[in-house]
Amino acid sequence: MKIALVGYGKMGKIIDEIATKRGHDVVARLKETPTAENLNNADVVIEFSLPEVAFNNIKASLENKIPVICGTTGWLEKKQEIEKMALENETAFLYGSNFSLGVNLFFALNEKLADLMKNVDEYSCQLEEIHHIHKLDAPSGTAISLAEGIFKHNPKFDAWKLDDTQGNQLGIFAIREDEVPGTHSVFYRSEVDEIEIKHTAFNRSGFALGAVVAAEWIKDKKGNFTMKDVLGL
Ligand SMILES: NC(=O)C1=CN([C@@H]2O[C@H](COP(=O)(O)OP(=O)(O)OC[C@H]3O[C@@H](n4cnc5c(N)ncnc54)[C@H](OP(=O)(O)O)[C@@H]3O)[C@@H](O)[C@H]2O)C=CC1
Ligand SMILES: O=C(O)C1=N[C@H](C(=O)O)C[C@H](O)C1
Repeated sequence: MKIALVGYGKMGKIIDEIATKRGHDVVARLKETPTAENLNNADVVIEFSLPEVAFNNIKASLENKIPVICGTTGWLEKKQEIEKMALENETAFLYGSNFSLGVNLFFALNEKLADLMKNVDEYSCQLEEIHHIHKLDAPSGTAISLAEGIFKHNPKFDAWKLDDTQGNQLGIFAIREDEVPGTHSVFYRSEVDEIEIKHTAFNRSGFALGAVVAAEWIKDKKGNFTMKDVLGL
């Protein structure tokens, strides 16, 4: 399969290695807006760039009728517009806040625990994410997905708030530390104890492999998808 990498930083470079090992042909490595020319007849775009450029990159790729796997976080207020474009251009779009198999299992575990805790008033809930100091957005896309998983099951919350839990707003504490690839925890605290579930990424390989697996899966599909569709979770 011919893959165009849009964004060629920490993630783009690891995806390049993994895609090549899996027998794919990386036909573009872009640090600029995609065009019909520089996409070089790619079958699929994998987009890991910056929050402020992701929307334009995805739009340009979809307008060229190329399916897009997007891992860039911090631009989601315009996701619905993109989903409409994927349908209008009869191609496909998949956004994942986190492509690793472990985190996608963790999302499912988080929802099960949220359902179990929804009527237990003794416990307060909060989230924590720890990432490297270069990360531009806070909270992380993964922490926002975890919060949304909790909203689905626990009617006490319907919004998130950075660094503080207040009323119906679930607190997400965002910590920036050294070169941490990505650590996410969900806490339920009572006066006498604490329940914690935690996912720790040791490096970026899990994210990159998941993105390539998603690209393999989406190649001839049309519509809007998530990693749940890819992994059958
Ligand atoms: N969903 C997931 O599983 C994961 C998501 N992420 C997210 O992916 C994104 C990228 O992360 P990461 O690779 O670590 O970030 P980096 O900062 O390392 O890479 C971003 C790249 O985008 C390039 N860039 C700048 N402008 C454009 C443009 N207009 N079009 C295309 N590319 C451009 C930058 O170029 P230059 O070097 O010249 O600045 C750089 O190479 C972030 O939003 C991060 O949160 C990260 C890991 C996992
Ligand atoms: O910026 C990162 O590095 C990461 N970003 C994603 C996020 O915002 O959740 C995924 C992963 O945690 C690494």
